[in-house]
Amino acid sequence: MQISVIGCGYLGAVHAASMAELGHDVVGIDVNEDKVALLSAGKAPFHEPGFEELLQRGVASGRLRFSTDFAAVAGARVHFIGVGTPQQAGSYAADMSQVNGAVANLLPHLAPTADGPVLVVGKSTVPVGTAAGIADQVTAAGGVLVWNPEFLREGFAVQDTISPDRMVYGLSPDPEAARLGQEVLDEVYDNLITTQGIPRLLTDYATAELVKVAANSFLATKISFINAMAELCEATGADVTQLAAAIGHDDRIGHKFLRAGVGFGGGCLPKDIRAFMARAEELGVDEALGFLREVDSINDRRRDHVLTLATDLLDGAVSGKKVAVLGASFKPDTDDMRNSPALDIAHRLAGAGAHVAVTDPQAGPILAAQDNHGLTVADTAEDAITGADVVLLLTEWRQFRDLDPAAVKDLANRPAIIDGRNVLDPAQWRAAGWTYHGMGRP
Ligand SMILES: NC(=O)c1ccc[n+]([C@@H]2O[C@H](COP(=O)([O-])OP(=O)(O)OC[C@H]3O[C@@H](n4cnc5c(N)ncnc54)[C@H](O)[C@@H]3O)[C@@H](O)[C@H]2O)c1
Ligand SMILES: O=c1ccn([C@@H]2O[C@H](COP(=O)(O)OP(=O)(O)O[C@H]3O[C@H](CO)[C@@H](O)[C@H](O)[C@H]3O)[C@@H](O)[C@H]2O)c(=O)[nH]1
Repeated sequence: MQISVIGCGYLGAVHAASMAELGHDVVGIDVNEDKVALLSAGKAPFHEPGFEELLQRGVASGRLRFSTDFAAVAGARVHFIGVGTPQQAGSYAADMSQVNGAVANLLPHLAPTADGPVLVVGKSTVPVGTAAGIADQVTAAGGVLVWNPEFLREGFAVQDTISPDRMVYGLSPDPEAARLGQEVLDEVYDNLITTQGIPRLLTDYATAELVKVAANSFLATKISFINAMAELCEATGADVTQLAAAIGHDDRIGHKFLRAGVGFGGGCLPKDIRAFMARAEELGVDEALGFLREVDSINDRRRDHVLTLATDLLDGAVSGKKVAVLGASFKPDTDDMRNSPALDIAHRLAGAGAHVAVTDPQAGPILAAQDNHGLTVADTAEDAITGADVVLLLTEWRQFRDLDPAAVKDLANRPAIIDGRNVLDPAQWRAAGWTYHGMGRP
């Protein structure tokens, strides 16, 4: 099937390459010329395991191409919308300008084809109520809208796109449009449905939009819950890693997403819970999401906590001290630094006058090439640690987890480490002569 994907960022580029892998004929559209040039040359514009191979296979097969020219979408039976919905400056609400722009550009291409109507499929994360508004425009232009939220995780984006846990189809209130929408999208995802048997849930637009933000709110809540427990552990000398392991044995709670640390970041959880709160306020039901304000505050406090710990380890004065920050991306296996706790903490320490050396295997070179607000970017953890008065491990890359405490001890000016992700063995680091501080651990 001929498919277009509008927006070739972390979601859209992976979606486009995955659709080509499934045998479709795909064009990816983006307004960013550099990104389109890289993608067209089979080069991934961001680090995502397995993506570049998939991209190259697609481009080589002739089934995957990219363009900045919207005219290239002509002839496609299905148009996926995967543009960004970042937090608005100065507000919690989502900035919908990319989505509105993409829809406006698609409208001239929605006249029915000989095979039937053209589908617009929304994948971006949007405030509840958005799809209904877009559906009016799409229907007037002769097309059919389905809202099909995306649940991929960065670092696992390829696997999550080709083999998701579930698919959600938010369908039109018009039964015929709903039938056609489902039929055509089933054809696109035939491999996932027929071969893999992935559950597909049929629902209305509002429920589909809410499923996405509800899922991210639940995940954010789990993380802030365990981080709140870390605060209690810090006040009592208890160990949050043991607490998480013990409560996780209850199947109703589970072990996943209970890793206490410096909290959640990235281009999704932080802005999605905020946009959800902003939307609830517009709907007059802000009290229902009052708990998300707390989830957000607990998350912010984790970053403050690390700054306090670091300041204490530096005898109360940060200015002029050397700090090594291990990690700049918001989590390992990605170069994405959007709302990264590691980068935020690094910037705040530099702002307080510390000499901060940051290192990150994938985000490091990107950071070095941009205005990094006074941070030094080191090539390796060893380089960053050299001469440091305190070391902060803030993104749990394998390279940092595997550091040998004995081998790096003499590089530091003072052997003190804050393990912001609880991934090091405290006994091993202390035995090697380090002062070790975990998150919510004695
Ligand atoms: N990144 C993820 O892991 C993930 C997972 C699930 C859902 N989402 C959601 O998917 C959406 C996209 O997220 P992302 O992380 O890929 O964002 P992104 O910023 O990486 O990508 C958005 C892309 O859209 C392009 N763009 C902007 N306006 C355009 C237009 N009018 N026409 C064509 N292209 C345009 C931008 O240049 C950019 O390349 C967001 O709503 C996000 O919440 C993201
Ligand atoms: O126990 C945990 C788990 C995660 N994190 C942090 O939480 C953030 C988000 O992690 P993760 O959810 O793995 O990353 P994303 O790639 O942002 O994926 C989330 O956001 C996407 C965009 O909406 C959704 O599609 C995914 O399902 C959802 O997991 C990161 O900073 C992690 O370090 C913790 O602190 N503790």
